[in-house]
Amino acid sequence: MQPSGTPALEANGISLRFGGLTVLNDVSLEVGQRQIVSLIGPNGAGKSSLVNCITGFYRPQRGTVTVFGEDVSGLPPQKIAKHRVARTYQNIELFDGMSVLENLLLGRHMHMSSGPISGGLWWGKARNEELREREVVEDLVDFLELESIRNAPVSLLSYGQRKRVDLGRALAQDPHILILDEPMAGMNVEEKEDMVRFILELQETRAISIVLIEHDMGVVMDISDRVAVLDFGQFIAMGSPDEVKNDPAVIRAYVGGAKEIAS
Ligand SMILES: Nc1ncnc2c1ncn2[C@@H]1O[C@H](COP(=O)(O)OP(=O)(O)OP(=O)(O)O)[C@@H](O)[C@H]1O
Repeated sequence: MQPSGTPALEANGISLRFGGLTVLNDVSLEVGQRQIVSLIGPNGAGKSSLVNCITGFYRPQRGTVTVFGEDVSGLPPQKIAKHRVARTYQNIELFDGMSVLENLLLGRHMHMSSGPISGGLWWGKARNEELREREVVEDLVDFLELESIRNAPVSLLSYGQRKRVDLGRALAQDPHILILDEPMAGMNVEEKEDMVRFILELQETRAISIVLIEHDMGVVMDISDRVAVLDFGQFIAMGSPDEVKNDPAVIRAYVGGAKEIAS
């Protein structure tokens, strides 16, 4: 049960250094329930690092992270995932030799109390659990329209298809908060349109709160409730897509990086 009114996710005062390099400097981010909050900024601004701090992959020197009001600061990634926070990765993290279905089942296994080994035994509690997990995964196959490639080895799929399976792997964890690190990178227009449709459906029908790192400004400005702009490890703007698009500091950061903000 998600406590109403509490933000889905709060990062407060996060500072991260690697040796002499300050990657994040006193960064705070709030994601309301069922919001899509996009994290944008030039290459190297610190977007993935912030996500790594939120999900426990990096340990910031300062700052706290709460998930639906619960302090998860300093917990390792598996423990944060148990708070129903799932993510996709910039470099897709799938098991290449396995089929789409097997990859989704593996993503699901972290929820099985009997664990993957006993889950493989076809009797008793483990068997019932396995059957239930398969139903959840079948639902994901339908939702993400993976039917025609369900048994295909992931290694044979196109890049766009692999991105979609990676989203499925994250969704198999039944998240309340989903963090998407460049889910549309390398996709063609049609694949991007599908991905946008899935993201909006996740927000609307599955009540998932979403953090989106994405370089396609057209998509970001179209689907975000709020946009947060990082530059050199600090937020330089935060607000509605319209507010951010017209912010002089944002325009400067992007023009400086030889990029344009789509209207
Ligand atoms: N593990 C690490 N060790 C040392 N430096 C790191 C590490 N992770 C990130 N950095 C540095 O932190 C800075 C921010 O990197 P980060 O990947 O977070 O940026 P980004 O905004 O996600 O960039 P991009 O859009 O290119 O993915 C970079 O200078 C990067 O080299």
